[in-house]
Amino acid sequence: MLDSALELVRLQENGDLTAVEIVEKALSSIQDTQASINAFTHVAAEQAIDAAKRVDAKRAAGQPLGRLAGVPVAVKDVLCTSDMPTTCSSRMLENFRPPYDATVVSKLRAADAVIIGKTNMDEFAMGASTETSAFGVTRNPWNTDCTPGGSSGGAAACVAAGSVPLSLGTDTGGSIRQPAAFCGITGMKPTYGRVSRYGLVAFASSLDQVGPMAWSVPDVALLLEAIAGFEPRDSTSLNQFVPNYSDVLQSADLRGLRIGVLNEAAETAGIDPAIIAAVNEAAKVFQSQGAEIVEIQLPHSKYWVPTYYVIAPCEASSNLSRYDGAHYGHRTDSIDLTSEHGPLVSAYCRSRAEGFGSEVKRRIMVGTYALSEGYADKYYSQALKVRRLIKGDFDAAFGQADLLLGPVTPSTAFRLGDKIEDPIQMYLCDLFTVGANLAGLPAISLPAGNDANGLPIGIQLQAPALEESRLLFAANAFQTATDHHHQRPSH
Ligand SMILES: NC(=O)C[C@H](N)C(=O)O
Repeated sequence: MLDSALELVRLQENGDLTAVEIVEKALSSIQDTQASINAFTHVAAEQAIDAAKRVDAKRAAGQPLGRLAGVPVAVKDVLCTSDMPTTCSSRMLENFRPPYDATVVSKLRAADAVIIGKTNMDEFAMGASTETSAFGVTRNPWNTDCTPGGSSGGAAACVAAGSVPLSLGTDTGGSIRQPAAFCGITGMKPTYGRVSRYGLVAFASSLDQVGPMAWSVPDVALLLEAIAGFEPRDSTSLNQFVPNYSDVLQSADLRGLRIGVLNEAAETAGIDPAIIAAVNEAAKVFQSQGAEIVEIQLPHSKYWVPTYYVIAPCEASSNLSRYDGAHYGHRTDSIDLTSEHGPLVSAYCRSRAEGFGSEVKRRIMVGTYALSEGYADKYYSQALKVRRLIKGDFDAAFGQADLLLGPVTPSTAFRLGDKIEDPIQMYLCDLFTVGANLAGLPAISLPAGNDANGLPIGIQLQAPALEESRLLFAANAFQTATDHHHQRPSH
């Protein structure tokens, strides 16, 4: 089992394992689990072995090595890779090979990580179960009848299955934190702008953010260090100092830290009582480490989901207009030359009708409607105003607390098929996660126990913008006092 990136680095430094041996183990684990879990859309076996050989050769020659030397990393298939396909799990991009690497991918390569392949996801990151992928569902390693969550379901499942210690996901409305919670791993959405979006295929540009997934906080910190930082080619990238996140993980003394517990969560109808219990348990753990627990209210939290599901589809409808079969993406074979709109419009319409799945089409239609003349003020502009109020709630809350504690999800992993026919039910999976995206804040999902069926429960910590260090410090303290992140699925 390839559990810990830091451990793999140490084993290589001590001469106990080579990078090639590690990558061979990762590839054989993927081979064993791909049929049952389907975490990957593409496995780059040859390139990975070559990259590992280069690491071993550098080490043998005494050359300096990056901090992720010889560590296999899986990358969500929404990030551009010059030597592998980038499909966004959509027929639309089935044959797309980007001419360049996303900045985060270049940074992984510069850190001597070994990119093992691309992971399955909801089509264009739209969904919460990885069931909208055009390339088959991904299954949860804890129970293969259940979803791993989404949209970064493959990225979470390949870590939970023990194939790789690290993966990169993206989070627009919870897509890192919710699958991390469902798969019993640790996943972090950094501050909007902390990690470059250059080479991330855009879904909702004001919300999208790349982030690390791993079993435990020290590995998440290590991966965040490798990918964070200013990037002039992303106009929303923040030109801010990147701290050494691993440095804050030495102490578990939380004295002086105020943790706000979000009480609305406990009052929300339909939330699994086991999840509320896990949040309360976690509050006690933090308290035992010296933190002060305060009660917090975010008065506009009931508007998070409706606001997100106006803004995200609006941005998606604009971003996805580029896939017309001419500029980008799948092109139809059956242009209607006699169409009353002419052959060009027919080519656009048919290419898009064939290339996109139904959830993507639904969002494009919703977004186009909400942006259309006569409705934009009522929906889009209104949603932007509410977004401001939501941000204001967080600002006020962070006057009273240093971090916020709450659930990640209203339920643990649900059965495949249970929600896919009911978009509203699927959208409600994002009840507790979209706030951080709307406000641009960093947030982390941590394993916090299991429900009666043995499925993992996640808790969430949220911090003010750019306070990833504070988030990781408290998250690591939690993991020094608990062993939930050491639980493994028994497959
Ligand atoms: N992309 C995300 O962060 C997932 C969210 N459930 C959505 O469908 O938009």
